[in-house]
Amino acid sequence: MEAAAIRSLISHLPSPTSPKSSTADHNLLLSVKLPKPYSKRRCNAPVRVSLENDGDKSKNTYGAIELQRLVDEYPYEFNSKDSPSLPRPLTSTQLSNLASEGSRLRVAYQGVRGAYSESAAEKAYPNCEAVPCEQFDTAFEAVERWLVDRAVLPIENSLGGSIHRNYDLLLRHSLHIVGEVKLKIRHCLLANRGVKLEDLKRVLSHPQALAQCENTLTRMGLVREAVDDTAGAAKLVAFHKLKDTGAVASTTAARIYGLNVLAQDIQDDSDNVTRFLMLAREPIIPGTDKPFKTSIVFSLEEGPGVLFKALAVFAMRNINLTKIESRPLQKQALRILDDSTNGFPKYFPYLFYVDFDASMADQRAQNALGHLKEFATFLRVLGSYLVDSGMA
Ligand SMILES: O=C(O)C(=O)Cc1ccccc1
Repeated sequence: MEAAAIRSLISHLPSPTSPKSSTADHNLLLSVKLPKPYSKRRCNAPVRVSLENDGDKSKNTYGAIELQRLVDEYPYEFNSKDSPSLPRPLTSTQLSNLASEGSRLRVAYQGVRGAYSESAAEKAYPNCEAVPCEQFDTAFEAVERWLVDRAVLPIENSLGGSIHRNYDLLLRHSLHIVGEVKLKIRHCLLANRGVKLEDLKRVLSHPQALAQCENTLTRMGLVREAVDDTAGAAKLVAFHKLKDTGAVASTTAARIYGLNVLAQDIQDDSDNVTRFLMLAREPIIPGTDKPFKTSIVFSLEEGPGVLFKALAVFAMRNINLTKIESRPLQKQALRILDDSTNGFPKYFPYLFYVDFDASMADQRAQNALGHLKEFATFLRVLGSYLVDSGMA
């Protein structure tokens, strides 16, 4: 999508989930790197698209055509009773059809081409148009402002555990979880051609990747430096033709940025799996025909046994919990505005994120959450989605 097209879209499309919407439209400046093939010239100057709307609609001469094209391409049903620009919630069947029909969903991810998140996007939505973003907030905002259809978010890793910052993002934004993908992560040590292992002094990568290769990198005596994403590290090493610095990234990143693979499978445990979440503006309508999982977040009054009582609502209905994560109070993350607060912020001491093995279409899940709601001080369903049981 070209800059002018993005500009015209942003000036015409509503952003119903963004509380900042109309007044902030002209102030918004997203930095979106376009997903075009890598070239040396582009490496130094990632394409930045200013999404400022200067308010002069007459300048968007093909805005209406762009909007029409977006509507034509939009794979969702439209309900004549509703506003024509509001899609119905996606069903899980529609979601799987999207993949098989090869519709070009636009999926935002944090990082540059060759990042693991890009692979996760492609695994979830084959044939999608993966859109690299500088930061997670940019990816979320791109969905909220209808520039893309989905965002992909790494949430936990089998070696490193939960990615806490990303849990906080789930709450700060109002996107819905519509899918999950588990990806086997195989890290490599990459370097420029002609550079040998003994030439290297330091290594760059995403903090999670560095942590996952901790033992190997220590054994190699390499100083670690964190950057935004694994592929970004590879790109930096390649672009600056660094001789004493390597990158921890995938073989895909090695191929894209023309680096040599000095060592393969350098993660400390061969079973290194990262779970990614797929996020959308609308929830999917869950089914009961296939294995579904539901993610919720809630808070409780303080007191003895309250967490026990909360978890018992699932146990007594024979609902299996697959994950529980607690997060401390963070004013920014926990300034929750929902219908029940009438627009006034509420603050909670702790939040509990729970994943359980049941669909919201399952009466047991409805009953469990109805029960939890009786004593929880806050409860939000983040999404019900198909379980990813395959690994790739
Ligand atoms: O940096 C990347 O490539 C990412 O997508 C984040 C990440 C880092 C390490 C393991 C899995 C995902």
